[in-house]
Order: sequence, then structure tokens, then C-alpha cells
Amino acid sequence: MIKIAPSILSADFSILGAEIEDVDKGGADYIHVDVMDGKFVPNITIGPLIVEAIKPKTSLPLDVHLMIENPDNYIQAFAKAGASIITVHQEATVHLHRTIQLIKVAGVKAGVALNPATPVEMIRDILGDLDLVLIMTVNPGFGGQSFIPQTIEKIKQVAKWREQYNLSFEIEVDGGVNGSTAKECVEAGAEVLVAGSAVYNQTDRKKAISDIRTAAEQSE
Ligand SMILES: O=C(CO)[C@@H](O)[C@H](O)COP(=O)(O)O
Repeated sequence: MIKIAPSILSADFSILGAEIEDVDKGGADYIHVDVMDGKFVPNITIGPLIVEAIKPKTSLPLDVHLMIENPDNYIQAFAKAGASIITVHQEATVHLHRTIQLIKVAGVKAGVALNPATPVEMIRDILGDLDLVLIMTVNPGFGGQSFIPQTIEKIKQVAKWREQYNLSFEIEVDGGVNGSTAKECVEAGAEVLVAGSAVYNQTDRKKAISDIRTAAEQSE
């Protein structure tokens, strides 16, 4: 089953609660929350206080993507704030296995994200510990960038390992996902599609979500 995760990075932050309710009613499956620290990526966004504030606005899982250095220092705070899934970057932590265990001890699903230039081999040995693998299809930091086609092979390889090792983590893609790129991602093996500008830059968010889902489902 395909899941659509609108990224609130492209929402109107002056009415963030209403923007979240809009995609919730519009058929979203997750709310994707982009956390950036101005160090790991060249942009600064939101922290645990905002996650806590938006939590009552939706019953959908909050899919929190930490694009920050030293993620171990913030896992507890984001879990307490209401995150359902916490995804850290492989590139941002030296002891990835320990970081994953910290997320699990906090009672939250654990994900790992890979930048476009990071080989999937970097997480092969810990796939069995993961609930989600996030293949970045743009360089993280900003919404509205173009999809990087070379990332498709990475999705395929992770999907192959999932089957080969009989694992059940979700494969999520993030960046430049829209009605034109969704199908290829799903054909490669992804089932969670993060979409920022393709949803929030449209006035009718329900239609935008439905259009992406329909495009993606053409591969099934
Ligand atoms: O993590 C990020 C960017 O770093 C994403 O979640 C973006 O917010 C996706 O935006 P679009 O490419 O869909 O506009």
C-alpha cells in the first residue's frame, strides 16, 4: 500500500495547524516533519516545541526526519514531543547502531536516511534493526528541488535486500516527488512518498495527494 507523507516544509508556517489539518483531511498517511539545524544542512527549521504544538492537530503519525548533527542528543526530546517515527542520517552519526537503539528505547519507530551520494552498503548490516529506510532523492536542505534519477538504483537495491533477508521496513523517498516521479519510485520498491511542494503549492491539497497516489499506483 502506498503512503503519502506531505512535508510541512512547504506549508504556510503562519497557519501551520490548519495546513496540517488540511492534508490530514485530504487523505495523507503521514505528516513529514523536516528538522534542520543549519549545520548538517544549510537551513534551519523546527524543533521539538513545534512538534509538540502540532501533535494535537492530527491523529496521523508524525514522521520526523532529523537533518541534524549529533542526533542522539535530541531523540528523547522529539520522542516526548510526539514523534511516531524518527529518522536520522547515516552521515550524521558515527555510531549508527547505538543511535537506532536510542530511538527504539524511546518507544519510537526508527529510520535511517541516506544522502544521494551515500552508498546503500553503509546500512546493509543494520537493516534488520530498522522500521524505515529513507532514500533522499535530492540533497537535503530545501524543498522544491529536482529529483535525482541516479537514486532509483539505490531504492532497487534496498528493496532487493528487504526481500532477500525477509525484512519488513518501509522504503521512503524524499525530494522532487510528484506525479511524474512517483511511479518510478514505487516501481523501484518505495511505498512511502514524501511530497512537499507537490502538495503544499497546490490550493486543493486533497486533489494533489490523490494525483500523486494515482500516478504511483499506475505501477501496481
Ligand atoms: O527533506 C526535505 C528537504 O531536505 C524534503 O522533505 C523536502 O521538503 C521535500 O520537498 P519537495 O522536494 O517535495 O518540494
